[in-house]
Amino acid sequence: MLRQSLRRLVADQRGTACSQIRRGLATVAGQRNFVKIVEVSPRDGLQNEKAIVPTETKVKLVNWLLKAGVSVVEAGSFVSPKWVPQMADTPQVIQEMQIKSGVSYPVLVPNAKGLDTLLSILSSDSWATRQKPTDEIAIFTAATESFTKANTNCTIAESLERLSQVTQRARDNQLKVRGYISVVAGCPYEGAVDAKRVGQIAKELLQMGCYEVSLGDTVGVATPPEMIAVLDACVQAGVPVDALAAHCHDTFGMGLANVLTMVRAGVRTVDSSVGGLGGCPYSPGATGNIDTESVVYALHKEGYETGIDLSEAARIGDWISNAIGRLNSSNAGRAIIARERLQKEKAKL
Ligand SMILES: CC(C)(COP(=O)([O-])OP(=O)([O-])OC[C@H]1O[C@@H](n2cnc3c(N)ncnc32)[C@H](O)[C@@H]1OP(=O)([O-])[O-])[C@@H](O)C(=O)NCCC(=O)NCCSC(=O)C[C@@](C)(O)CC(=O)[O-]
Repeated sequence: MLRQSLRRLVADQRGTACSQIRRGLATVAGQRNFVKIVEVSPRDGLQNEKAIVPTETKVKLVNWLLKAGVSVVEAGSFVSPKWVPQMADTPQVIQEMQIKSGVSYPVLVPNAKGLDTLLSILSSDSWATRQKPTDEIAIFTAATESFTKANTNCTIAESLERLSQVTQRARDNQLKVRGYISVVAGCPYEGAVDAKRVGQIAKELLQMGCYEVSLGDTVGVATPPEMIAVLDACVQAGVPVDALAAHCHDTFGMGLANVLTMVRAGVRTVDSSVGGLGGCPYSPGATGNIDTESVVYALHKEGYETGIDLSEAARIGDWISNAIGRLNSSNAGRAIIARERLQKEKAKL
């Protein structure tokens, strides 16, 4: 039933249902059932908070996420503190957080200056006898000129040129590079976005050396058919489904539907944030990322594995929401916390 409706959904997209997406559908019940969760709360989740979150809270967040079984934690960003003051302490965070073998800790890098700062930290003698805090950066561009200008003060072409140099140097220094494209299905300044343009940019990011491209519905306006159209355009441009990730914000409550649709279509990497924290400073009105708790709950129910302890994720989401004075916006998280409280009360009787 599910597979039938997905097939219909994909086929509806301009009649261009592609073989890679169909292959993704064929795996729904089976073999490739591990979905990698990229936990973005320490960066995307916190970057938009007006009050500066103490460094120790950020470090505790990363460390607790490790205990929950997360294998990729976006630890912060090396962007201009004039643009995003909340991320100014990323150098401290990555030097104080626990480093667990097998876990990746990508950090956002927008330009040569950000990479210089990261490389100087990584070249410190203090790592001579222990594992370096990260072996991965994330670079970012966008599918519209207005958003690229607002977010990184340049045109798309200039941003790709700049990022190509950053990528080359990062790889020369044994750093893996993940790419982001923002506003793939709707822009706060320009409205509708051409999916083909997203496909071309995704291809350019792969060609410059990114191992993965995360498709960002930054504004949280996309619906499942629109995300499938973006996926389809990327595949048509020559980008394998395996190299794509879904990064969905939940502004219109479509985040989980979008993520599940992308996973059912073959995508195996999903970005999410405990407590549904998040928002982009240059996407007015956009709310947080889709919450990790709902994503993990739904994926586990559908038979996928994530390696994440759902109860632990719910506790972290609840704690960090309280710690920064926000309501916990994860429905699944709140439900799990309430259930656990009830069980504890029952046990006392
Ligand atoms: C790209 C720039 C730097 C251009 O900004 P600019 O103003 O054009 O840069 P500039 O080169 O003219 O430098 C201006 C000042 O910033 C400093 N500077 C310059 N670069 C750095 C750096 N790396 N680290 C520290 N300082 C830096 C530089 O030294 C200078 O300082 P001054 O001389 O005036 O004292 C700026 O636009 C920027 O930092 N943008 C980042 C904005 C950002 O972080 N946005 C959120 C992340 S993206 C996102 O959330 C979307 C995503 C990824 O989640 C996916 C999705 O949901 O869509």
